[in-house]
Amino acid sequence: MLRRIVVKIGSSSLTTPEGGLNRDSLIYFASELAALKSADVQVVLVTSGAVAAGFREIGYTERPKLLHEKQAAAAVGQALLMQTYREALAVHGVSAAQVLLTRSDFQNRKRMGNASMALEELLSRGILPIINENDTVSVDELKFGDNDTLSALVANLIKAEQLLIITDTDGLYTKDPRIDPAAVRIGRVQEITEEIYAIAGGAGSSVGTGGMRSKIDAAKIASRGGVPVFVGKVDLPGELQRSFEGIGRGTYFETHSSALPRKKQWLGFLSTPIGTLTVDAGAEEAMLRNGRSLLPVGVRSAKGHFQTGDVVEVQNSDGEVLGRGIVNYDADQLGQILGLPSGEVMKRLNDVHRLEVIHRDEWISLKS
Ligand SMILES: Nc1ncnc2c1ncn2[C@@H]1O[C@H](COP(=O)(O)OP(=O)(O)O)[C@@H](O)[C@H]1O
Ligand SMILES: N[C@@H](CCC(=O)OP(=O)(O)O)C(=O)O
Repeated sequence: MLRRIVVKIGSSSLTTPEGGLNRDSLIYFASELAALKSADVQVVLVTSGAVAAGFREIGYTERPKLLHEKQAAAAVGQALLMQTYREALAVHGVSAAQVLLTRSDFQNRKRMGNASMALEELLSRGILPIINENDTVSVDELKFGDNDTLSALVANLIKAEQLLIITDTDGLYTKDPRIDPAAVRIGRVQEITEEIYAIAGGAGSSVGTGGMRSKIDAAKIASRGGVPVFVGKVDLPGELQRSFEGIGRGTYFETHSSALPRKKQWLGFLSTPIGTLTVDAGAEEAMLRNGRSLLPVGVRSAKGHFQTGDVVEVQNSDGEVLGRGIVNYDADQLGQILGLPSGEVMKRLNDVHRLEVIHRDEWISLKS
């Protein structure tokens, strides 16, 4: 079977701080991507840079901040990006396709299925899909904003072997290296803990968004979906392949999970929770360690006006988020049976269609 990866390249690696494309950089990445393809690796590219590439040409002096300005800049820059990639890849005999996606495409399972089919078809025909967020139609509340999360969702969607996030820094440091020159690089991360989040700061350049924090978010989504992640710098000949092989300049995030079914991916990373349930220590143990469903006896309190079938977040009594699931009761019903053993629940409510508050098949743990 062919190997398969997703490569994400950030604005900071493709554009100049003053605005505009760094053509040499695109030419370099095109040859690196083509080399991987000729080594029988199927590659999907997630590229940023549309806003950064386009803003100067339409008269802004710096990267725009307002939504309609970003939309306009992206409309110009995206065309420029694709034109340059296609020309640079054609030199190596590689044909490229443009795929623009939004967060709502991932929230809608039918559209997600369509995107998946289109990507599979492109890959089977040897085409290099080049994905970016569809910035001109995305509204702020629903935007990915940076492409790190988008690349992780794509990596899970196509069941990639690895996600490589290429940026202007050679990995995750103990502190933002632009601020603290004494910071030390972390070569390997086995588990994304609160400490890892705490050391990751925002964007360093004037063109990038999200910084290391959004890369950690992405690494969490991908590794939860069974895809290991590399975050680092790639600018030498053959370095993309070396990074894929485990000897790159950057940080490797390991995975301990197997591929995540699409429904759980949606539940964990794309759904909008309508309420919050607080559970006791016994329920936490049963759900996280023993893979059990959540029963009314373990629920201490419930917040929010949720209905049966809505997504709720589950936390422990310290307020730590444990995961998300689809709730089988509406808020009023659940309020009547909090903490009750199952036999009591049956007596209290006459139309219990499912005893579990959250069934284990409709639950995803988000605790690392
Ligand atoms: N702990 C950290 N280690 C490494 N880089 C960090 C850290 N915290 C913040 N950063 C910043 O993250 C930046 C990369 O993110 P970003 O500017 O969004 O790049 P891109 O455009 O590639 O997505 C780096 O330039 C760096 O200044
Ligand atoms: N979709 C946007 C991505 C914006 C952005 O800056 O992303 P990134 O460089 O990945 O942090 C664009 O193409 O400009």
